[in-house]
Amino acid sequence: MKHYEVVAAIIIDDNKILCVQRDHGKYDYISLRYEFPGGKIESDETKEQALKRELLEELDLNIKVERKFLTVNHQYPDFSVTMHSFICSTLSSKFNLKEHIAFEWVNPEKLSNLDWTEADLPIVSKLMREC
Ligand SMILES: Nc1nc2c([nH]c(=O)n2[C@H]2C[C@H](O)[C@@H](COP(=O)(O)OP(=O)(O)OP(=O)(O)O)O2)c(=O)[nH]1
Repeated sequence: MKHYEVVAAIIIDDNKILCVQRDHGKYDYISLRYEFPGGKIESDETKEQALKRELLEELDLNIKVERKFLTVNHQYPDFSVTMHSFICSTLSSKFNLKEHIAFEWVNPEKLSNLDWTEADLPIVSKLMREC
């Protein structure tokens, strides 16, 4: 089974967190779910480099990686992921949705109202406890 190393950015601005919605895709169980922007780490890059590259590719957004938050291992029916999440900030709140179909800035206490990818649930719970 395929395994992916993934990075995800928890972008906090004015005590709200940027949540983005995936498009329809090959796998029903992640299609249209909310996630944190990010993606797969390429072989020649660090986690921080991967995160900055993905945010530019997906959102045209320059981010500052502040600190590690939580690493989650999750097995989906067709592949598994190790997802490293990081608290990030940004100087500009302007971005363009290039791959996702919607976004929301959400107060930490309301994060559980969104329909998240399963791998994100431990991150969402920790954010709701700590933010
Ligand atoms: N970016 C991101 N990916 C997540 C999250 N939760 C989760 O299960 N994933 C999974 C979905 C994908 O299978 C994988 C990330 O791959 P992706 O397809 O978004 O990455 P990518 O931008 O490198 O895409 P591609 O080049 O392979 O098309 O991790 C999350 O919060 N953020």
